[in-house]
Amino acid sequence: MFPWALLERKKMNFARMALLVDCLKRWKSSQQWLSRQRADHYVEKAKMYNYRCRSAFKLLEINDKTNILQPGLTVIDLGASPGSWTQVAVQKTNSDGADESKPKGKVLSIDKLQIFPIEGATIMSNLDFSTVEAHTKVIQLIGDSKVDIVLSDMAPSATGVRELDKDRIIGLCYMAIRFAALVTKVDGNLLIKVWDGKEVPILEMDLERFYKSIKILKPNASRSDSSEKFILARGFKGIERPLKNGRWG
Ligand SMILES: C[S@@+](CC[C@H](N)C(=O)[O-])C[C@H]1O[C@@H](n2cnc3c(N)ncnc32)[C@H](O)[C@@H]1O
Repeated sequence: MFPWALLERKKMNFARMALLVDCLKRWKSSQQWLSRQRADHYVEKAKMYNYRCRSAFKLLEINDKTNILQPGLTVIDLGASPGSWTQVAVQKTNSDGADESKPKGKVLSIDKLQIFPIEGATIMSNLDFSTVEAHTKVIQLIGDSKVDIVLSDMAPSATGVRELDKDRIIGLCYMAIRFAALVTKVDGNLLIKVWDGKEVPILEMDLERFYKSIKILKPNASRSDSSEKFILARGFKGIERPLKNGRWG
């Protein structure tokens, strides 16, 4: 087989060997990913229902239990690429297109990667949400009106160093929380993705200062071997002191 044939070469130096080992690891994990995808019925279901990826079913399941997406609501979707949460948000905030008399919702989607257009959503592609530029652009777009719900499925690209990756997703969570505090209506909601770890209870405690109720959710569509969980914070209390540059105090 191709990688082992390369191993036979006698004059391979250490750097080449390291490169080869790295390639092998990547090849093995891509094979595992492919076979997992093939065995995953949510992947098939996503194709069947024309969703861009299986993540759609996580949001659909959360929404079935909590009813957070309703016709007429304004939604911000952070980390939206390829766009399946946006597709669900557009459907649900426009009553699945079934009832024309119901108010139309607004969905604004952001990702540092490309998001191909989705009818009914305002798309902001190639925009890194950790930059001031991104926050300014979104705030300009929503104007004086506030939003009903902020969704964040943002996740950093995994480095393979578990603790580092967890720290990075927690960083993204706090960024989403700070931003949500700026743009959410009183009584609005926030749904964020986390990777389970010792920081999660602290995150929950911080959220309790700003929201009336906090719930941890693990939808069936979220792989059982993944540490991914979602925190739903409901009933934004508002902030008495205005934020300065997105920071408290
Ligand atoms: C799990 S995917 C989101 C899937 C999406 N919810 C869907 O249903 O199609 C996580 C996304 O977070 C995005 N992301 C991570 N860090 C980001 C950042 N700083 N700014 C914007 N997007 C970011 C990644 O580019 C990636 O597309």
